[in-house]
Amino acid sequence: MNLQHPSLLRSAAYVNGNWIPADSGERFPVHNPFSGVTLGEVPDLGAAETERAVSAAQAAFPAWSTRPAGERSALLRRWHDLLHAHRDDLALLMTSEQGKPLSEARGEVTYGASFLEWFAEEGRRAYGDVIPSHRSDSRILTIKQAVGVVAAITPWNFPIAMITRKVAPALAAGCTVVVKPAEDTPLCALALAYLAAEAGFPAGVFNVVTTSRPREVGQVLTSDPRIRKLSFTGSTATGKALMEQSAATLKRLSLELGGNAPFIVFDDADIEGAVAGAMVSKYRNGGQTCVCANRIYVQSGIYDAVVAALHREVATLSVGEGTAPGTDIGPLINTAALEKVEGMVADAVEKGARVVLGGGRSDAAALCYQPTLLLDANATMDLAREEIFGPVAPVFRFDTEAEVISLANDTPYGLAAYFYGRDHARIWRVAEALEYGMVGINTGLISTTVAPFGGVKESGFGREGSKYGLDDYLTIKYLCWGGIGPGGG
Ligand SMILES: NC(=O)c1ccc[n+]([C@@H]2O[C@H](COP(=O)([O-])OP(=O)(O)OC[C@H]3O[C@@H](n4cnc5c(N)ncnc54)[C@H](O)[C@@H]3O)[C@@H](O)[C@H]2O)c1
Ligand SMILES: O=C[C@H](O)CS(=O)(=O)O
Repeated sequence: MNLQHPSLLRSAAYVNGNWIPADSGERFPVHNPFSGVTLGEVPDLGAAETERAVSAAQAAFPAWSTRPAGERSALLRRWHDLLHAHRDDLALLMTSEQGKPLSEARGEVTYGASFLEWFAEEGRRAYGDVIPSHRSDSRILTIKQAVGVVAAITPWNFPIAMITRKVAPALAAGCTVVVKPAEDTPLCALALAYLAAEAGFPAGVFNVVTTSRPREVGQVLTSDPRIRKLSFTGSTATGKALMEQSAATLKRLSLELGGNAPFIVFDDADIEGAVAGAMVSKYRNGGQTCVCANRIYVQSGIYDAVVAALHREVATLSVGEGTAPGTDIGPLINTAALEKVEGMVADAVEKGARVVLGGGRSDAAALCYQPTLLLDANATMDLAREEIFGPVAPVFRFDTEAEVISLANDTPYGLAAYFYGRDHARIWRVAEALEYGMVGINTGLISTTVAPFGGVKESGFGREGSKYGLDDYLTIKYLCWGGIGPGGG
């Protein structure tokens, strides 16, 4: 990996402002999912090191939480600037360890940095209240204070943005943080730590614990009473387990979990726009995003035209290494992910789906899957109930608005949904009827730092980004100030 600044490629974990090995000396490799090449090794930390990271965050908390918000803001802004200054290197690191096309990786660095900038500003506006008192001799106020030490556990699919989307509001609020990144993508997390140190964050404020044993480290992060909040992004199954583990110490939780996004195209939709929206929603990051179109519902009246247009677009997608010019679809993250996608396509075909494009492994590399278009999909198929998390677009035909709302909501998940149509009355009806945390209307791309990102039902709770994101890291303290008698002589 030819970095302009090789110091961004770290081989140690970051705890209390120090680059540390595992106590055992153990390390685990990080692989390029396209080539299989080993990019480097990072320490395989366990419970003892994690407890020390929590201790460091706890020790740093008093000074950090009482530091003026403007000073915290300045450091976040400096960190933001450093991400931009090193965008090409960070993107190359990301593409190398996660596989996404370089253009998408650059976009993610910018997206991830935007949370640092956004919360540098939001953190200066953690306002309290002065409330008209219920008694003449008392005064009532509220103040907002940092929740405490935060643990963040993050996924591999957006290895920078999923960290900054948590760490930015946490630090802005005055919290200190211990991050456990995914074992597939620790290098981006460690590069973030390197730039945080460069920005001047004090020791212990931001810590990164790398491990190949997430259960062991997670057990500490969910049971240590010094940790007052857990912010998790990942699968719903893991989120449920972490929620159970956190109950004993009653931690505050933010859970950004799995999705199963319906993408609905009504008869009056702009077909070209709808197909463009479906393509960006479905195939971004090779279909490995939590808000990907997972079920594409097309109304009968324009079914043939939409399918023909989708076919034309999917056929143009190029599979290859993320660093290669023109690559649209990179590798899946690992063998388990590839086999899951294969199994879901096989299940769909067995239950009546028709493969009109793709439908198998790509010969580009061992972990690559062909951009796939399936027709005649139906609700009995696994892909109608679970995230595909791969470059596979199943198309379902529907006739009425009531039918498609029922189908779209028939899932335990509720993260993102999308629909295309032009009838204003129907837009309101459908937007309100869809049981999702986020709804894209005539767009397939909704993720931005200025809007509240999060789900309902088994996609989790809490909101990241927007004016709401800071509240997840604050507590509201009520002050009742009595004994204020009438004025003196
Ligand atoms: N809602 C969102 O914002 C969002 C964003 C990205 C990804 N996701 C979801 O994440 C999933 C894909 O990511 P993934 O495969 O990394 O998910 P995952 O749940 O397997 O892993 C996510 C993180 O949790 C850790 N982890 C796994 N099991 C653990 C345990 N028992 N204890 C402690 N930590 C544990 C992993 O090491 C990783 O760091 C998909 O379901 C996707 O929808 C959701
Ligand atoms: O996987 C879903 C993440 O939240 C990525 S994004 O916010 O949709 O870009």
